[in-house]
Amino acid sequence: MTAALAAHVVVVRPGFRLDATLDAAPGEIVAIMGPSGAGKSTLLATIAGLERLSGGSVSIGDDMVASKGRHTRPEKRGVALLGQDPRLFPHLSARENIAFGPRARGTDRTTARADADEWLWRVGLDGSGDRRPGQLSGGQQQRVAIARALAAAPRLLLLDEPLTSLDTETAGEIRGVLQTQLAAAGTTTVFATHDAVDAVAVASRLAILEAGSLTQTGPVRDVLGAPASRFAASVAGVNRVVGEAHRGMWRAIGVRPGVVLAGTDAAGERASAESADGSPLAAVFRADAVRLSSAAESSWTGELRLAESEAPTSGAWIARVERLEQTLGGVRVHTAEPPIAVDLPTEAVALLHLRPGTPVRLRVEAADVRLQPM
Ligand SMILES: Nc1ncnc2c1ncn2[C@@H]1O[C@H](COP(=O)(O)OP(=O)(O)OP(=O)(O)O)[C@@H](O)[C@H]1O
Repeated sequence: MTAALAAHVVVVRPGFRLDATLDAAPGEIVAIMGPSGAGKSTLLATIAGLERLSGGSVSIGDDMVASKGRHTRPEKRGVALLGQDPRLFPHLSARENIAFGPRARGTDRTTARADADEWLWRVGLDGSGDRRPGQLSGGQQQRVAIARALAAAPRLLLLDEPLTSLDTETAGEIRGVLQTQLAAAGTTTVFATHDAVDAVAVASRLAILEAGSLTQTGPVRDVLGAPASRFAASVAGVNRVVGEAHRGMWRAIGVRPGVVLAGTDAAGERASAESADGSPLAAVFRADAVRLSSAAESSWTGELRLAESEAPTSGAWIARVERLEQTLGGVRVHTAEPPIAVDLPTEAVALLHLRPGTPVRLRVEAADVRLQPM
């Protein structure tokens, strides 16, 4: 079967190079995640035809739409691109906006309008068909934009973080609409998102884009279950610390005097079983598996070290809080050297008086650590 999308996108700009190969089977939903500036928008805009390739090629279905010397105009590609901005036609009603694509393809006016009303119902805007974009809220406009994109029955739908400019509650509601409609429509979709929930809920594959290159691609569960980079680990809500195995003991690399995990316990056995001495191994553990407690200011020596009272196999160390970040369930506490994220309830953060600079004692049980060959 011909892939719905087969792209090798090379875009070169001063100080930035995107070189990514991406494909999608018919009806497949592929999520793309990456840090800010990684090139997600550039990748989607180039597939859509809004940016020109520096190299590579883009095929949509059986049509080569971009390659060296060839550039099919965006409106001729059968692609819909939906970004943060709904970009509705301001002079047309919601119904006319949705009916525009089908009308342009020759659907008769009555059918296109009836279908548009059906779409308005599907996205939760039943009865708002006569309103113009200026009479709708930002979230309602984005619902219309989703309906317009899907009603046009594109060969390929590109979503470029369509929920990021909305407040959390509205984004949550529209995420539900988008998930339901994407699942029902069966449209081949590439979905750039900052939220792993989108990938888990709708995508079959997840591609991680970092600094212009795809660093990991695979089934969503595989990527989140065995993240190959620190960014992928942060998306999965886990810590990933690079280290080495020595006689069944794992040690973080580049951190003095060293975070040591595991002795003769489960993780240690896995370390020695999975790799020879000296092989690099990443220790992966969930942010909510790390225990955090107070450490006296005097225990801070200026370099990360094992807590004095701990045996060197205990997986406990002293660190300093770097920053605090609010999450849906509480607070994520970030420490440095090695960068570790710890998820805590908000009240625990208040009780422990945590703030940037506070020394803390961290501990992770070997049983909560998975050692991944690198
Ligand atoms: N029109 C442009 N001209 C020149 N450079 C650009 C342009 N748009 C983006 N860039 C640069 O290209 C790189 C990739 O940007 P891009 O917007 O594709 O990243 P992104 O992954 O979508 O980021 P974000 O998540 O912040 O939207 C960045 O270094 C950015 O500064």
